[in-house]
Order: sequence, then structure tokens, then C-alpha cells
Amino acid sequence: MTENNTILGIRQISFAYGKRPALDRVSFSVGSGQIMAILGPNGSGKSTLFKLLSTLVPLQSGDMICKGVDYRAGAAPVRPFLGVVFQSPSLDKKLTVRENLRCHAALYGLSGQERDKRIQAWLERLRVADRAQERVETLSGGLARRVEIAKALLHGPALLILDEPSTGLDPRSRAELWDSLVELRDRDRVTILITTHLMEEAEKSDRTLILDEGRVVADESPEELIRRYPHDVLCIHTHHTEQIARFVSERFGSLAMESKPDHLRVEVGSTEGAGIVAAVMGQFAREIGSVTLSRTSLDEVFFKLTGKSFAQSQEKAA
Ligand SMILES: Nc1ncnc2c1ncn2[C@@H]1O[C@H](COP(=O)(O)OP(=O)(O)OP(=O)(O)O)[C@@H](O)[C@H]1O
Repeated sequence: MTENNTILGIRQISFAYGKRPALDRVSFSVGSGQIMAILGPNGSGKSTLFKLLSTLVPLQSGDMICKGVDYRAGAAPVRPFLGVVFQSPSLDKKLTVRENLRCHAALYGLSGQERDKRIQAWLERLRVADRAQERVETLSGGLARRVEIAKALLHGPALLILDEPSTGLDPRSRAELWDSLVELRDRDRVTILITTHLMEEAEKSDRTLILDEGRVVADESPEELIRRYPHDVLCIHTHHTEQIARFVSERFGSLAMESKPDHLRVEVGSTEGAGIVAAVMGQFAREIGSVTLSRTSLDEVFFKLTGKSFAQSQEKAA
């Protein structure tokens, strides 16, 4: 938290809505030029953290500092360092792209040539300059989201926070949006915090913060998280789950197994999978529909840490 390149330092923050706790002693810090994905099942506290970060709600307990400025000093001193992209669109659809950005610039005291120069530069960087004179209502979802980002960056913040910016975008727009974020990190050293329900985004981030019931249960790179659980997963589709489960445990000992109708899932050590597949196929080739052996995924790790599948949390939130 005291390192020179720390952009955001959070220590022991807790937050409750009346008596209902939403965040419980959350601590982490983020340095310059990192992309951190914030994940968690429904109700784990992501939106509350986002609201605190974006100064929508005041701190109740703990410390939060951005670029050396204490959030307790109020929203005004910290806002110049923050760029915020909310999930719900904040652009005025009836205004043009450029007009929207000019309104935002006025809020930050930018005017004249400096304002126009910045607007043009960010529109070009986010590849929406050719639409500057068009009303926002004529843009696709992906383009509008990029204008939102241009708007959030206009005043030169060190920290960009985005609340599920990919929601509602098609895969191509999502990929383009992610390319823009990576460029901001690499070229401008902007620190980016992004809440997401998409595993592909979490996997591409530099760090993954996983919240569960208001607590931090993981804060590592996706690769480190996966290394924490070095097992492979063997999935067998068969009508004979019980018989095959018995065979596997007799031959290979007590492995973690989950048996559902027609589906057997076995967690195996990262070197023993191939041997188990060969033994099972040797014995039950005719009884088996398919066998897959895969490396631990971030999805698996999420499940281990929170007891909920990442896909489920995505479905409910959709
Ligand atoms: N305005 C509110 N009033 C009362 N309780 C709230 C309010 N907003 C959130 N909560 C509660 O605080 C806890 C954390 O909610 P929060 O919305 O921060 O989680 P989340 O991870 O963003 O969930 P989701 O993925 O569903 O958006 C939950 O128990 C939730 O019910």
C-alpha cells in the first residue's frame, strides 16, 4: 500500500446496508498498469465495492486511498483520479458523440483547445473518431461502450473502473473492447479494475480478485490461482457410473468423484490422468460414450473457492 507505484490501496474495508453486511474487511492494492478482474457469485459484494470505489457511497470503515488521496476527504479530491464506466449507459442518446464528451469535459473544468484536442485524441485511440458528429442513438452497443470509455478517460484518470462493460456485447465487440483496455494498460499505464461475469475476461486479466460473501477469497494472477489446484478433471459419459466409480476407487484409491446420472467426474493428479483413462477404457470401452481429460480451469478454481459454478453466477445475473 505504500509502494511508489500503488494506484489504489484498500485496507480492511467493511460495508453494511443497515444490519446486512456486504463487505467484510476487504484489503488489496493495485499498482500502475495492471488489469484486475473482480469476480464473485451473486451477492458477494462486487457492486458494493464498485459503488465505494466510484464514490457513489461513502466509506463506513477501513481505509481507501487512490493516488495518495484518502477517500475520507470526500468525493471531490479523489474524482480527478478516477474514470468510471457504469453498467447502465451514461451517454445522452440524443446528443452527438462529441457533444457528450464536451459535457463531460465541462464537469472537469476542461475547455477550449485543450478540451478539443483531448476529445479528438481519445476518440481516435478508441477508434470512434469517424462517428464523432453522429448521435449516440445511432451507434452499436460496442461503439457506444467505447465512447463511454473515451468519456471516462478524458480528464486523465490513473484508475479506470468498469462495471461489467461487456454485458450485452457480441463476441467481436467484446474482443475489441478488451483490445482497447489492453492498449490503455500497456501504452498509458492506466490501472483497470473490471467486474465481470465472463471467465474469458478473468483469464486475460493480470490479477483476479474473487469475493465470496463480502470477503476476499483469492487475489492472484489467473495462472497462480490455477497452480494452487494442480489437478486434472476426467469426465466420463456412461450409463454405468456406479460400476465405473467403484472400479476407479478400487484401482486408484479415494479420488474426489462426483456422480450424476450418466456423468462421472473425477479429479485426478496432473500425472495420473492418462493411466486412469487407459485403465477405464481397457475395462469399459463398450459402456462409455465419451471421455475427456482436461486441465484445471479458472472455472474449477472459482467453484472450489466459492462452492458455486461461475457459469451459474453468469446465468443468474443475465
Ligand atoms: N441497496 C441495498 N440494500 C440492502 N442490501 C443490499 C443492497 N444492495 C446490496 N445489498 C446486499 O448486499 C450484499 C452484497 O450485494 P452486492 O450487490 O454488492 O453483490 P454483487 O456481488 O454485486 O451481486 P450481483 O452479482 O448479484 O450484482 C447482498 O447480500 C445484497 O443483498
